[in-house]
Amino acid sequence: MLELHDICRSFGGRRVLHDVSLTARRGQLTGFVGGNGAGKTTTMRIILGVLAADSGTMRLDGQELAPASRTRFGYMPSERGLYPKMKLAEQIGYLARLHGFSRSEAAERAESLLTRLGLGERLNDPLEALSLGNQQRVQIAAALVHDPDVLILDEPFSGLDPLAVDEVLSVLTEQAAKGAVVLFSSHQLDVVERLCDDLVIIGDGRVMASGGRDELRRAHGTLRYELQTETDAGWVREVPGVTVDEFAADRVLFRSQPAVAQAVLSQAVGQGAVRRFAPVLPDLSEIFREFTADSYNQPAEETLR
Ligand SMILES: Nc1ncnc2c1ncn2[C@@H]1O[C@H](COP(=O)(O)OP(=O)(O)OP(=O)(O)O)[C@@H](O)[C@H]1O
Repeated sequence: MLELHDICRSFGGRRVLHDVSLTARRGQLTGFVGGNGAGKTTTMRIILGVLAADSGTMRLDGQELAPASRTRFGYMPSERGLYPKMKLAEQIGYLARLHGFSRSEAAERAESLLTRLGLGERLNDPLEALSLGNQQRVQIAAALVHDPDVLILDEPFSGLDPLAVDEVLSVLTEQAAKGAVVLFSSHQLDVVERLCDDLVIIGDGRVMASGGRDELRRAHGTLRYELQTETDAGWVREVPGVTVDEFAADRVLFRSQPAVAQAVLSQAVGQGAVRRFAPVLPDLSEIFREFTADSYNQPAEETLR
């Protein structure tokens, strides 16, 4: 388990991280979400040791994070930095060699990883000949080449098509299943919602909420109720204490206190067959907006892309 406690960091007297605490468990995918400038990259660089924290502590499996434990870290930075003219297999093989693999192991690893990531046909192409999305897959291969124990990825899914998202996801899930910590940042909330077990929401340098995806959905945002009936359900709009968000004759999505929702259900049962009645948890984008509402009012470069 990777733990950060009260990490603070300032640049030129401006504090950009305020007591950031988070936990990323082994075997899980942990999503790190926040608007532009929220502090994700800075936090990740501090985890990697590329940047120092002004204060706070970091632990890996209960032990203070020491430089030696970072040799098994894999990092995909937001600024992609591979060699444009080098062939893919050579490039990833070269990185594997730097991590101590023998020549044949390195070549084998490069080929199998790139093939897993959908680039089996491109092994001998130079990086620069690939589309940006495919170059990104190569970056992911570079982060994974030494079978990392802690994997930190800055926006690994941006610019990937849905098929590539699934391929990358399966590789990351496999790494987590081996017991690795996998922490990645993303602006794509639909992707994060689908992929992550755990989430950390950061806004303006502060952790706003964290925990399991469903736990967060239960604890934040607005609970709605969905009612589907055999007859017209227009009467629901007239019930005191009910706000209807969506209406389509026999289907209503509404907000209310739980007791009012129960009363709606009783009335619906009295009127005819109820086909469906269920609470609908908020989606992640709603929760995210709740926590980052302030950042929408900030200058353009600081808001959600
Ligand atoms: N080297 C630096 N010098 C000065 N300010 C910096 C530096 N690095 C980051 N910052 C500031 O720290 C804040 C957090 O930036 P960071 O890159 O961590 O955000 P982020 O959440 O990764 O954003 P994005 O989603 O846009 O990549 C921003 O206000 C940024 O301008």
